[in-house]
Amino acid sequence: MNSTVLEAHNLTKKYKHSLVIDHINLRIEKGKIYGFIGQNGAGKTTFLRLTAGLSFPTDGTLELWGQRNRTGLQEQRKRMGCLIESPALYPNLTAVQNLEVQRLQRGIPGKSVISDCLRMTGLTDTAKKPVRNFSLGMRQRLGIAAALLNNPEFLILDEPINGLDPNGIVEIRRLLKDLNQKYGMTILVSSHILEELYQTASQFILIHKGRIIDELSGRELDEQCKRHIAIKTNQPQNALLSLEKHLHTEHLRLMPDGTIRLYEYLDDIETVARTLSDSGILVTTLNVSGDTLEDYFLRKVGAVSHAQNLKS
Ligand SMILES: Nc1ncnc2c1ncn2[C@@H]1O[C@H](COP(=O)(O)OP(=O)(O)OP(=O)(O)O)[C@@H](O)[C@H]1O
Repeated sequence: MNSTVLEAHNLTKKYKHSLVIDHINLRIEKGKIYGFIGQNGAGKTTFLRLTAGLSFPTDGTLELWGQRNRTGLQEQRKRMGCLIESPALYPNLTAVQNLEVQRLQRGIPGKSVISDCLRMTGLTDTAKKPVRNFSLGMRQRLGIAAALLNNPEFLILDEPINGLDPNGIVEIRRLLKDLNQKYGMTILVSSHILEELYQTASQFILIHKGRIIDELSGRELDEQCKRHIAIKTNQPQNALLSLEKHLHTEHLRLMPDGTIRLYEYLDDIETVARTLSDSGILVTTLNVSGDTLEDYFLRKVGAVSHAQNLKS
C-alpha cells in the first residue's frame, strides 16, 4: 500500500529574482506528525502555500497521493485541511456561526460536521460565544476546527503555536497528538522554534533559506542532542556489557568513534564510574554532554551558512 502523502521534486519558487523555495525534495509519509522548522523568512509559509494550492511553483513538481497534474492535485486537495497564517474569523459571530460560514463557502455537506469539529478541538462548551471573546489559543483551535470541516486525512498548519501562552501551547500540542492518534491524521506543522514541536512531532524537517537542511526522526534528534554521559574507555565493548549488566539499562549506545553514550544516570556519574572501575575497565573520559534543541538547530544553520560562504 502506498504510504506517501506528499512528494516534492525539485520544488522551486522564485519571486522576481529571489529564490524563496530552492529545489526542495521532500516526502511526507502517512500517519506521522512532521515538524517543519525554520527561522523567519526561511520559506515555511511559501512551501505550505504551494502545497495547499494557494500559490504555484516556478519549477519542479508536487505530488499529493501520487497525483501531480493540475486537475489531479486539485482533486487530492479535498483530502487536505489547511490553516495558513491567521484563521479568517468574524469576531461578532459565534464559533458555530463562523464554522457554518466556512462550511457553506466551501460547499461541505451536512451540518453535523460542525459539532464534530468543535468536539474534536475541545470547543463544544464555547460554541455559542462570540469569537471576539476568545483567547488567541481558542481562536487557533477554532481555525483548526475550520480546517477539519472536510474531515481531512492530511492537515497542514502554519505556526499554530506562535504567540500562545504556555497553556495555549499545551492545548494545541495535545490537540495535534489526539488528531494523529485517534484519527490517524498526517500532520505537517510549522514553527520557528524546534523546542515547541519537540514533544509533538515524530519527524523533523529543517528549512533554511528555502532549502531543506536536515530531515530526522525524533529519535535521531534525541541521539543528536540528548544529554548523555559520554564515556571513553580502553575496552568499549566490555564497558558496554558491564553497564548493561550492572546498571540494568538499555539506554546506551556505542558511537562510531568508540565513545559510549549513556542516556541514564546523568545525576549519578559516581555509580557509573564505580561500575566500570569494578569491572576492571580504564575510563579516560566521563562527562555529561549534549545540546539543547536550539543549539542543534543553530549548529545546522551555521554549518550550512558556512558552507555557502565558502562556495561564494
Ligand atoms: N509574495 C511575495 N513576494 C515576494 N517575496 C515574498 C512573497 N512571499 C514571501 N516572500 C519572501 O519569501 C521569503 C520566505 O517567506 P516565508 O513567509 O515563506 O517564510 P517563513 O519561513 O514562513 O517565515 P515567517 O516565519 O517569517 O513567516 C521571505 O524572504 C519573504 O520575504
